[in-house]
Amino acid sequence: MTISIWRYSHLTLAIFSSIFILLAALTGAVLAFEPISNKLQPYAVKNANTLSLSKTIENLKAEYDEVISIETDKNDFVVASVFTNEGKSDTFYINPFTAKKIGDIIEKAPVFKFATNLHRSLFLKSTGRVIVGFVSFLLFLMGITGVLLIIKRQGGVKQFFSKIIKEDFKQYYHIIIGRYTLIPIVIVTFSGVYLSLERFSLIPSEKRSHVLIEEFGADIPKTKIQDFTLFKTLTLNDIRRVEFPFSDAMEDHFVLKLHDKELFVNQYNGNIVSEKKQGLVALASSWSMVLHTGQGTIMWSVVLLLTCIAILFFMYSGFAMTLNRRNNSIKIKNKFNKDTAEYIILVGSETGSTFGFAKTLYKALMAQGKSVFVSELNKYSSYKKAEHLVVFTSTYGDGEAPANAKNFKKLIDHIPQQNTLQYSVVGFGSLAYKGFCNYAIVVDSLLQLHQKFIPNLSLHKINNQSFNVFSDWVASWSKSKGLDLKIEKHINTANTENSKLFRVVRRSVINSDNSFLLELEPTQKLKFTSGDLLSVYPKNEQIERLYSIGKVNKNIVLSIKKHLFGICSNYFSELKENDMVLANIKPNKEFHFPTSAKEVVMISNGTGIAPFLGMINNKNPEPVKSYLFWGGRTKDSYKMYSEQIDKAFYNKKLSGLYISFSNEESQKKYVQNSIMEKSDLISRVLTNKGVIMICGSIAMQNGVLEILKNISASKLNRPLNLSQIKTDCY
Ligand SMILES: Cc1cc2nc3c(=O)[nH]c(=O)nc-3n(C[C@H](O)[C@H](O)[C@H](O)COP(=O)(O)O)c2cc1C
Repeated sequence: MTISIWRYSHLTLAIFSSIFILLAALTGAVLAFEPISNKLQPYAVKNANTLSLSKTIENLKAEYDEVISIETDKNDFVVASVFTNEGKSDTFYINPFTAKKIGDIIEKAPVFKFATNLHRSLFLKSTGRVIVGFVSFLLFLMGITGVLLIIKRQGGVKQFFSKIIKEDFKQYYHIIIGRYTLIPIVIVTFSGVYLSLERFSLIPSEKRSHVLIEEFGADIPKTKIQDFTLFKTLTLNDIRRVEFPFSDAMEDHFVLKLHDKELFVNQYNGNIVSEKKQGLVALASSWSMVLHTGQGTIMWSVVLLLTCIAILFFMYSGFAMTLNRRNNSIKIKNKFNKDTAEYIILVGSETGSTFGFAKTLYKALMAQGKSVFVSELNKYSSYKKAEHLVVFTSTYGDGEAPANAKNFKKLIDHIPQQNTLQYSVVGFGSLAYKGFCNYAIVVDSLLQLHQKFIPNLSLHKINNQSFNVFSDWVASWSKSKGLDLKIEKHINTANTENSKLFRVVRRSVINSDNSFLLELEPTQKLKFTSGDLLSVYPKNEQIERLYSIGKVNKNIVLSIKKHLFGICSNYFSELKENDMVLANIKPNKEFHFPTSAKEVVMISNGTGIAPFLGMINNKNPEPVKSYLFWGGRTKDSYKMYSEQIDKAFYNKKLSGLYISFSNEESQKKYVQNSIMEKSDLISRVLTNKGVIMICGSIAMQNGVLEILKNISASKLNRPLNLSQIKTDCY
């Protein structure tokens, strides 16, 4: 079965039942406080459950005129119904050791009465109860389809609890919270359904009756109640309720309700007259009540409260994710069809974000007057006029096809193609997964094997939906097609409303690599750290530029390369001391200096060193050994960083520095070569649970990852553990 079946059933159930679930979850959250507040009342008497029934009765008889019943309730409070010496009938909590009254019976607060009515029947009496029961059943099914969805997305049951990458807040917590609240949700909803069925007598009743054990004998000598053997052996812990005989008649008896049975006890000699064992149905009813309401346990009530809050969060995040997916995927209104378009864009996407990139390319091509048709990989077909094919696809599960691409492999084999098309595949994935862009690799090889497809550009992989890497690909692809495409960013469009002002403290001279350092001081108190990102919108531009921040002396240090036509880098390169810059800080937790690792290796090339300039001078809580690898073109490239690096050495913050120059006469070496030379250091750090951070160009990152994989395989005999790697590359 495909993932979309589970998604659609999960969604259909959610839409249908949403308002009722909202009410049930809100009132459920309120009601979870009732057992907690009851349990916190001071009527529990220490060790009361160890007191024998006979002693309790003896105490009560000494204190009151007549005893009608004794009960231990769900909160373990002891309740007695008596006639007082003044002849008044009363029911209250007692201390069983003294039989004295310690409090009046708790009355249900109006807020709980209101919430209970709304929760049980929506104030609609029987109709409401039917609706609530049905919705509870739907929520139960949603819990089940939700698990199946997680299993499918994660690529199997074994991966159910495996790491999830936090790309989107809503999606991430929908899954994470889902994993842990699933069992309580199933329990709450199942018990809710059970209670509703019971209310409408739809649970088959058990025909259990009392089994006679001893006949009532005539003229039995009367034994004192406190001397009954049975009453001496039973403690209050065993008792749910004891009803005293109504009269002295021999046929009247004690009724003892224990946890698993009911006993009739002869009032003259204390012998058991008959017993009725509790059946499964009664047991299920009492458990359903406890599990659904949390009666008598603070811990379970807290779980129920958290479950209700989680359900409310699921409603918000589930609908928000659906809207996102729809916004991304539906809005492409093709002006051409598959047989009239010259450019075909096929998309493989699970949650819709890859469609956003397809839409960007679609718009850019249409703006140039090209005929374009966008569709899904699962709708692969023959294309009469097409000459160019672009495939954008994500990877899901454990390196598998996303939902709308699962049939592509079959289709490409069976559908004949008349024209020969030039193709290019772009993979959207995440380096945090073992098979980075695995499915894009599969699609690329399927096209390679097909006679009617000729490669145009080699497979391009994009980590974490990096728009910068995507625009690089668009630039090379459009060049290869002789086009001059202008793309607009479809995500994070200009949001300058919350921008902050930063004062330029210093801008270094531009070195032979066209790079320079820029130091900015926030004009207001801001929380940020090295590894966070500075987001800037250059004048009249909608596209955000992101720069990795090094935090040095509470200021922001950026390392920038000036590009010939780079609007932002040119703008920065012209800034002078005391100029003001409008920008935003974006937290980038994934690339913060690790807090618990004992050894950290920082690898960078070019301007990628910026966050590390801050990190090597950080005050780290733990003594941690840091090593810095950096690759640049010439010795001159290094000069502008030397002040910060020397300082770190002087303060013993840096334990090793490995620099390589790719364009020096005396040395032609890349950062990858230095890492290879220091493979012992790298394998030691990997073994000691250290962390390796990489910042700089994607090409460098790919090269470095290959070497790290080789080191891990050859020296440690295991695949590289990607959870030890942090990257921020562009
Ligand atoms: C549960 C899950 C599994 C994933 N598995 C992989 C994987 O095996 N390989 C990979 O490169 N990316 C993997 N990714 C990352 C996605 O492919 C990436 O976020 C992509 O941009 C999502 O695009 P989409 O929203 O269009 O599906 C996974 C993401 C999630 C949430």
